[in-house]
Amino acid sequence: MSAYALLLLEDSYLPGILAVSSALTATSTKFPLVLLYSDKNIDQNIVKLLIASGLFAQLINIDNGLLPSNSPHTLDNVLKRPELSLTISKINLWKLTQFSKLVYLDADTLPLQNLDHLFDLEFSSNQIVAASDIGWPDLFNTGVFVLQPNLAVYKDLLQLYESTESFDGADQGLLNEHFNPDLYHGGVSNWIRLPFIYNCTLNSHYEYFPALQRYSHDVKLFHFIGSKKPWHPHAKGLKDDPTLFKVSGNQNVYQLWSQAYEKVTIDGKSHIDILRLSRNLQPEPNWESVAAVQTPVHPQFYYKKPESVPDSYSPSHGEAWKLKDSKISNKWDKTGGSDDDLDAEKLVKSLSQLDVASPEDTYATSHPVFPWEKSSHKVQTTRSFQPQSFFPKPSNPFTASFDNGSDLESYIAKEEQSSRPETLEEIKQDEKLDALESEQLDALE
Ligand SMILES: O=c1ccn([C@@H]2O[C@H](COP(=O)(O)OP(=O)(O)O[C@H]3O[C@H](CO)[C@@H](O)[C@H](O)[C@H]3O)[C@@H](O)[C@H]2O)c(=O)[nH]1
Ligand SMILES: [Mn+2]
Repeated sequence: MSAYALLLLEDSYLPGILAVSSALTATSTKFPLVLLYSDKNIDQNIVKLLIASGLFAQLINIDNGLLPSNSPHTLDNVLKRPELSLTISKINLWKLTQFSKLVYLDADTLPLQNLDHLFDLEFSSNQIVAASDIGWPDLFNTGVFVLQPNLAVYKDLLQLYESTESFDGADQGLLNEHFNPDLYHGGVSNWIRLPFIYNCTLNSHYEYFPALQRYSHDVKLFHFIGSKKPWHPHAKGLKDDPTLFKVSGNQNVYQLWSQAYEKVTIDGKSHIDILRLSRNLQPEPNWESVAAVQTPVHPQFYYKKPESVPDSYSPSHGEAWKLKDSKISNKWDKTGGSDDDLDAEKLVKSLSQLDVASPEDTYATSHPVFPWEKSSHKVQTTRSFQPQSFFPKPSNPFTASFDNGSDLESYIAKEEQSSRPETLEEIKQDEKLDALESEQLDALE
């Protein structure tokens, strides 16, 4: 028997596992799916959900075979992917001798066409079938490969793991070292090369667009390599990004991924529930209990359930990174400033064209404060202080005009009049609300 094999080592890759499984099912595969997972690291509710999904013929717990990186320093500082600390556990695939062949797929892959013919390939158990890595094409990428489980090969891989350091700190370094020994120095390669269309690695810093354009309809599988995955918040924007290449049906790869993911429905759980369960989104607060504890009287006045799901916190950005507010600083402030700052010269020019207050209305200070007041600019000072009246005169261009030109005093009086309660009923209601508000403020203190 042969099967497709997936790997789940940590909760946050759950959306990926579900999307790959859904996409594979959509290719009408005849082969079963098995999932290698870590019972120790995966939430029990997720394990239940995976069983309930009916997507997998078997869930195989590899807790006894978990292998932490044999070069964590390289993983953290050279590959810079500390989250891959357990991926060497992929070598457990060679232990599954109940299967004659396995097609292994990373959780961040998206099969687009049927791949079943990969099981027909002839090769020996000490060989591996895989496509080139985009970053170093003489090495293979370990997100997609075909293998024959074999205990002798497993022992050799384990021995290499225990005796050396993987050159990338993870499984790709170890597997290339084993199947590509002595690369560039005449060593025998046990790597059988698959065309790139079986593992089209996108989402890296380099994409060869002309080829993508030419061969996009032949691509059998996309692989979202790198630390940003299609289930992360950043991908929401990419789905509608008009600059991204359209792959099939006028859709880009992020749209295709979402379609596969959104097809999955398990136990009535929505895809948002799944993002929450896998800790890609914050859990939803219990709004009733929040309201009951803090606002016993009118919770609806103070708490409103958000209409959209908040993005998860991204440590690489500040909390307000999506706000459109522009940063403004003054050019004459010698400690700050940028190209976008107010242009003092231009300001001076436009001020000089204004019909400013007459000299008798103006009480000018004796020394300049603003740049346009400096003698070199030859502009009359426009700041005025009028001790006899608080309100600026209408002749002053900086005077605010209230309610059809009326002055501030009559504007306030009119406002007070219109907001004054008219009936005894309304006055009582106002007093009641005031009392409730101060009661709640007291309770919060
Ligand atoms: O927290 C984790 C991390 C990884 N995985 C599994 O391990 C795979 C590999 O991680 P991934 O983030 O997909 O790595 P890539 O960005 O694809 O990085 C490259 O480098 C890795 C380390 O060598 C290889 O495992 C990959 O196949 C290779 O494409 C995932 O797909 C999952 O199946 C988890 O389940 N949980
Ligand atoms: Mn991957």
